[in-house]
Amino acid sequence: MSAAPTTSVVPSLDKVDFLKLQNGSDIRGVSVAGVEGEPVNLTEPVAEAIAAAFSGWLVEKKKADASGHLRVSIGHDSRISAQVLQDAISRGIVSAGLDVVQYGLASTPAMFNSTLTEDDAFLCPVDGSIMITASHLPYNRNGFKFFTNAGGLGKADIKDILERAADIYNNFTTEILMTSKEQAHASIKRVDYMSIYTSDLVKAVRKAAGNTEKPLEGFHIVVDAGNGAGGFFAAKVLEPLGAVTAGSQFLEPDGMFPNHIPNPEDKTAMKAITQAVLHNKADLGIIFDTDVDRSAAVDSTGHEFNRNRLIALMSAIVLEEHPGTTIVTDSVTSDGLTTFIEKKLGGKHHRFKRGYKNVIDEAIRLNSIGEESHLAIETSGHGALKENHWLDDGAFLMVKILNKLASARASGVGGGSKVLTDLVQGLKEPAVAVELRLKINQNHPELKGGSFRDYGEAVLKHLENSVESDPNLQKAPVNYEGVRVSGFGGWFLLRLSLHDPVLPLNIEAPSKEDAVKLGLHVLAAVNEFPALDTSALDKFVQA
Ligand SMILES: O=P(O)(O)OC[C@H]1O[C@H](O)[C@H](O)[C@@H](O)[C@@H]1O
Repeated sequence: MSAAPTTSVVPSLDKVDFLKLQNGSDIRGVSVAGVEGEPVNLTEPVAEAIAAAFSGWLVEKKKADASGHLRVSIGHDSRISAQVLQDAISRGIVSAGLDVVQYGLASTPAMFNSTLTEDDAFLCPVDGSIMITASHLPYNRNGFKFFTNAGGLGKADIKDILERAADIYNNFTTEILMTSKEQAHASIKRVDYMSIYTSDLVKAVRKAAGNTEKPLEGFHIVVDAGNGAGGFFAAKVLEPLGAVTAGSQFLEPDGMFPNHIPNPEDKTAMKAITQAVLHNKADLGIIFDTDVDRSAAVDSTGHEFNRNRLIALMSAIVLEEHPGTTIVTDSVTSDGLTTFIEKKLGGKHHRFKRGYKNVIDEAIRLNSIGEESHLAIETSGHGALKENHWLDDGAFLMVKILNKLASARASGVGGGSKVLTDLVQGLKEPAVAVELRLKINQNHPELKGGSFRDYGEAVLKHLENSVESDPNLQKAPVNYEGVRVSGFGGWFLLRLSLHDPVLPLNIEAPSKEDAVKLGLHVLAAVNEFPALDTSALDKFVQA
């Protein structure tokens, strides 16, 4: 396998469809050759053009104080194309007249933080920041996330930047690219920013534990970084706080991800951290995705704090601090979670749409119209707190959990992670919970030249109508995405994927039999749509 990033002496300037690189509020592409059917589209010149475009966008945004040089920080996760892309985007920024500060291996949330930190010695705050990451995607992909002190850039900004990048790229010549290579070195600085970021996390836990130096002394906590960027959490956060981290695994960055996909939504990944906890008889296990904006945990008995259980735990912690507050979540959360938040914790559950940016923006919107919300969190493990500038930071979520452990210890409560497990007591969990992803064949003649989105919407409309005539089923009274229906003691939600030509179907029910009844209803309704691949659902109802 030729798993090597493409570095070219004479850069190739093939035609590129820049808008295809947009993935919601991120940029994602293929940066490593060697996988069949996946040609490289995130080349060095493409990256350079995108960085130059971001720089132009930033200068416009900050025009009020653009008298001096604007500064942009760059960090990356463990991907094998990180260095090549870091150099390319540095050139793009320098050629636009801005300064570059490289952080090396970093987490996505740390990059946002660098726009807020006040510290001249570390050249902070920066005016803009770029993280090079493709989250949990395979090794041949990479991408960018952009930040200013107002937060992560949204969809419209990314589209704007890609349009500008296409223009810049079209004007590139080999000479321009060679000159930018020669000029870049002079204005690039390097800073160990992760040392500030991690010491802030350490300070937060110490403060919450009443300014104790080692509030986690006596706790054994194992970390699984999946060979992504999160390995720092063991040595730079947990150990200074006094925890033992022996048995932590896959802390070394390795962009081929040889052990498991760094993704708390991945079953193999969760099994790996669970086994590490049990094998080491640890009090707690912590797992991060590649760029550390998502996380999950495991208690000492091997029970996961993931998906609805992680949301329940975080809600319990946040609602102790802010009684009655609204918890904003994504659309695939369970009915049991709503009951738990509203009846047991006395909060309000606002089940919104899928997508971390959607839930965060919704929480900010609610606050702006006078509805107090302190937590926006997805089942994917993205979670953002108002107290942390609405930044989705997997490490900060874990800090909130550690605070709970430490403060319980400080007030004399023992029992390791039991204090956490007790907080989610009463959360009703379904016997069956599945997500089936039904693909829309975009080349099918049934689409009649229309988009997969239009086709997906038509499927949803048809399903919605079919529910109205079925006495066993009730449409959810409030719903922001897709078709959510209760029946047979459970529920289902069929919706359009945020990015893919896919209709994800979530079903939760008290038994397999009830889940199949819900599945059969969906199947009967969607069977009339030949461009929809229902094989996953067929298999589920037959098994
Ligand atoms: O709509 P889906 O295909 O299930 O994907 C939705 C997910 O996409 C990305 O992974 C985002 O980071 C998540 O915030 C979002 O929930």
